[in-house]
Amino acid sequence: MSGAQVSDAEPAVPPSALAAALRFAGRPDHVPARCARLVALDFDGTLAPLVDDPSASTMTPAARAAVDRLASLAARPAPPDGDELRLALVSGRNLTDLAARSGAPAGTYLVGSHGAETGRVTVHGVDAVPLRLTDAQVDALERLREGLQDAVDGRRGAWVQDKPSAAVLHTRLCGADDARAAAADADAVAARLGLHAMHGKDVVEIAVVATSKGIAVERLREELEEGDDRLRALVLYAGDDTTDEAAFEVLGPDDLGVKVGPGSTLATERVADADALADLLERLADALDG
Ligand SMILES: O=P(O)(O)OC[C@H]1O[C@H](O[C@H]2O[C@H](CO)[C@@H](O)[C@H](O)[C@H]2O)[C@H](O)[C@@H](O)[C@@H]1O
Repeated sequence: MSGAQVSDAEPAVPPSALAAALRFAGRPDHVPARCARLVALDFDGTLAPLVDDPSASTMTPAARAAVDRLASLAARPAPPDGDELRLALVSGRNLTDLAARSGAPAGTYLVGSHGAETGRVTVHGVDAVPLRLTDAQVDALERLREGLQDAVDGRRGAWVQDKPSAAVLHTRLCGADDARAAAADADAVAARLGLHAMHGKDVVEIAVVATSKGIAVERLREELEEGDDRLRALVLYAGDDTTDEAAFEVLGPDDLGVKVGPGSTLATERVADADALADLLERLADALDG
């Protein structure tokens, strides 16, 4: 194989995405105050390619290296007048599952269950904010699980994933007709219980806690800016799924949204896959490290 062929196989970062990442690493002229940067990344489909079995998901080696590098930059103490960097993983997975599957380095902020669970990885494990459900939410969760179980009965390949504040219908392994019918039944269960159904890639997720990745990203931004009126937090968010659109929606002109893979999006930039995103994150890390 020739050198040219090897280089053709390397993931390409589109020039506009690279320019946007370098802009994000620099301080905008109209921000005279201190800047902080939050790099918030979705997990499945963004850092870890989609697979049939969610318990087998793993980041690509390039994504793993980029996350570890950003985490080590974030761990460095910011100089008194320098810019802080924070790394977060923002996922639909529940927090424990996200921590285990991602193996996120110490210091990483974790958002699980689309925002219903939060925590931070420490050297001793995950320091999590306890999730507390009301009696009504516990009751709704029970009825939700029963309803989704009925929706998968007799539908080959369909299954239900339980989470602390939600239940998820998975249809990746179903035929098209069964997938459509099970998703319609899941929507009906949500409507009956007065809950919101989120449609992702071969999943319908129904939560008893009202939340979204947009709310989660805004919360992370506020926490970063908290207690310092002169500090502006800029956000880079990358995601692949329809549920990531809620996060892209809360981004402003100085932030950066990166859609991973195909599909319509509010993000201003796009890369092809997890390895192309990793490439972009490495270039961002180079600029922040410079
Ligand atoms: O927000 P994310 O980190 O993207 O998590 C969203 C959902 O991810 C998982 O499902 C997706 O990935 C699975 C493994 O690749 C795949 O089998 C499934 O079809 C995808 O939708 C996870 O199982 C869900 O609970 C998350 O909500």
